[in-house]
Amino acid sequence: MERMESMEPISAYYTTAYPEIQPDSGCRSGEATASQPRTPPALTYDEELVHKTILVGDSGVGKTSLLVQFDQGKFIPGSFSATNKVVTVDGVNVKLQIWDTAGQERFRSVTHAYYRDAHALFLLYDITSKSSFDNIRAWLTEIHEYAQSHVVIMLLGNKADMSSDRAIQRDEGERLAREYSVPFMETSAKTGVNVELAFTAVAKELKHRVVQHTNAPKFQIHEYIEAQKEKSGCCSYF
Ligand SMILES: Nc1nc2c(ncn2[C@@H]2O[C@H](COP(=O)(O)OP(=O)(O)OP(=O)(O)O)[C@@H](O)[C@H]2O)c(=O)[nH]1
Repeated sequence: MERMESMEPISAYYTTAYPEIQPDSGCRSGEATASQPRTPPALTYDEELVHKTILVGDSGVGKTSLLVQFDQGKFIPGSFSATNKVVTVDGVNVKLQIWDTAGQERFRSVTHAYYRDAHALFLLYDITSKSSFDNIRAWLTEIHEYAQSHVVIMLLGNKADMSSDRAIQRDEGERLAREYSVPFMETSAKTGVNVELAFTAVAKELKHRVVQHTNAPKFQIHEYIEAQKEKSGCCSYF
């Protein structure tokens, strides 16, 4: 398969009806606008929904490797493109259509076109590369300009296995994430640490935005991530 720079628009690949996700609701496209009352959240989750999910970040931060690790459970240096994955959360199947993007500047304008339809974005930097971390603000500015305002964003500090070459401390990543109110974790596409957790947490958030039972407490992605990290003892790897 080819990378996103030469792919057809996402809509050409998927015919499944897909809601435009509104914060805290399960509105379908066209059901609610600023001037119309918002449709109440659905009570059951429609497993046919496909959530467009995109990996972005500077060239070389490990986007392709992360996707391969999640898709195949392996670290395979090389090229990849897009994949469909089903993540089971709370007993329901959440379908993710995950797109890799090219980090090089020359493909940036193509990436912009894909932001608009995205329901979730993984924004990666490389913990051994200060420039990739410094560029996160520029990526976030771009995301806010081109993506839907309610897109789910997760910040990932990748290559966490390379602690001896670390240029960015974990608390710097945490601070930046707090500043932008986005969830954060460090991952390793090489060892697989936190890769599945990152995708599961986003799948859970997407599902909860579609289905919200009136009296149920709102899903807190930050709390979920912290609880799972503790359970897995993830951070001792770093
Ligand atoms: N040690 C280590 N190396 C990694 C990790 N993730 C990626 N790499 C290596 O980093 C290099 C770049 O990885 P890619 O997955 O191609 O990065 P990318 O973000 O897709 O790069 P572009 O396609 O240029 O946008 C490769 O040599 C990978 O093997 C990781 O978690 N740990």
